[in-house]
Amino acid sequence: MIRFDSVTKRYPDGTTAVDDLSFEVGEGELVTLVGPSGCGKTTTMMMVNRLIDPTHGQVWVDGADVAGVDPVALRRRIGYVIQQTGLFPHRTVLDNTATVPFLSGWKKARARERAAELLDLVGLDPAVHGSRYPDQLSGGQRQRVGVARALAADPPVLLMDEPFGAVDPVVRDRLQKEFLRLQAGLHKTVLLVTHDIEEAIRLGDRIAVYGAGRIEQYDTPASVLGAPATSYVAEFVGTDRALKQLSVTGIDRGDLEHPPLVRLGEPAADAGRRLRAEGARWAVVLDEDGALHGWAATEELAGVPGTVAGHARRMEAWVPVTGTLKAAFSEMLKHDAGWIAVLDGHRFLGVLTPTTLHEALRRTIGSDARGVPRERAEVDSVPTE
Ligand SMILES: Nc1ncnc2c1ncn2[C@@H]1O[C@H](COP(=O)(O)OP(=O)(O)OP(=O)(O)O)[C@@H](O)[C@H]1O
Repeated sequence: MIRFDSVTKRYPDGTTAVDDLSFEVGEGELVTLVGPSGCGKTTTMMMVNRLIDPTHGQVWVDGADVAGVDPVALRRRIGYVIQQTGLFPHRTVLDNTATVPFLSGWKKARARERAAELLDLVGLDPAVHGSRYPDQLSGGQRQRVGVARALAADPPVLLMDEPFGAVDPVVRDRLQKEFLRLQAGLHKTVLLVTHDIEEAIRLGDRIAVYGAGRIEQYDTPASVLGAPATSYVAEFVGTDRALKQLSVTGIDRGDLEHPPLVRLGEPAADAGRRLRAEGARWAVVLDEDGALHGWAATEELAGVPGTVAGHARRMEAWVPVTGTLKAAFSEMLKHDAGWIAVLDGHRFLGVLTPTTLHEALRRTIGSDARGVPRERAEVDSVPTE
């Protein structure tokens, strides 16, 4: 969808901001450009919508060299979100959001209707916020309007330059989550500039790690963390890359342990005898449909009347098999549990323990790093009672 072909940008004062850059962003892909200040990220992005023209090389969008496309027409097909939102202070939030449809000649009523839908989509109530002016919103709300406005003409491509940079960490976290959810439904082709490696990892399907004017590594978050291509990248992603890896590494069925299982309706004494014979101190308890109920201690089952149901304890610490190691680890901490169940829908698959989590993490560092689709990452998994 977007392709850079040996692109160099040299500014008139001789600064080479981007040096012989080649990379491609697939349709529906979210690529984050990350690197220290001044390494050429913004210059790269601005060459996509022709706010800057390359000195050498070509930038292609949807099969066309942008050098031959009228910049105004090009920009209507490319949403642009910047940190300072660039909202018009004297226009209402609704009219700010409707800017591009207005410019594209839509009837006012239809453009406003569309703007209201988009405000709703980004979590703002058009009836409450639509008639306000930008300075009557919080920073986070202004960022949302910026995103809504960029989406207004339903562009296939979105450019986002530090879109969540101007808000505090709590709001940023929420906006990032909301944006991932939105993107999971919209599948825009997105280039997002950030200097924050955590943000790049969290949002990107792929990450381009910039050194001065060049991409040092272009790969999935799991691979950038698991196998940094150069010592520069290793240093940039940080010494705690193993911890960051937790949030991008999926649970592997091969990592699960399989403790003994007993059924709720089974006679307790039988279950106790069986577990003792196996040398097991406890067992996972499933209900009659094979869904997780909890656990039971061998010594509390052995020799007692009734069924397992009378002696089982509830256990709510679980994650879906589609979750991440981070989700698994945080559930374990939240429940202060020594193990958590891994479920496929309602079906019990096995458990993760601190030891198996550690092994899973070690496996991903340096070798077969495998990612988890963005929209699946960090799903809240434990239902409240
Ligand atoms: N108009 C200009 N004239 C001369 N040099 C420029 C111009 N714009 C940018 N530069 C230089 O080009 C280099 C790359 O700038 P760019 O804004 O692309 O970096 P960046 O990675 O986006 O940085 P930041 O994270 O600080 O925004 C820098 O050295 C910058 O000083």
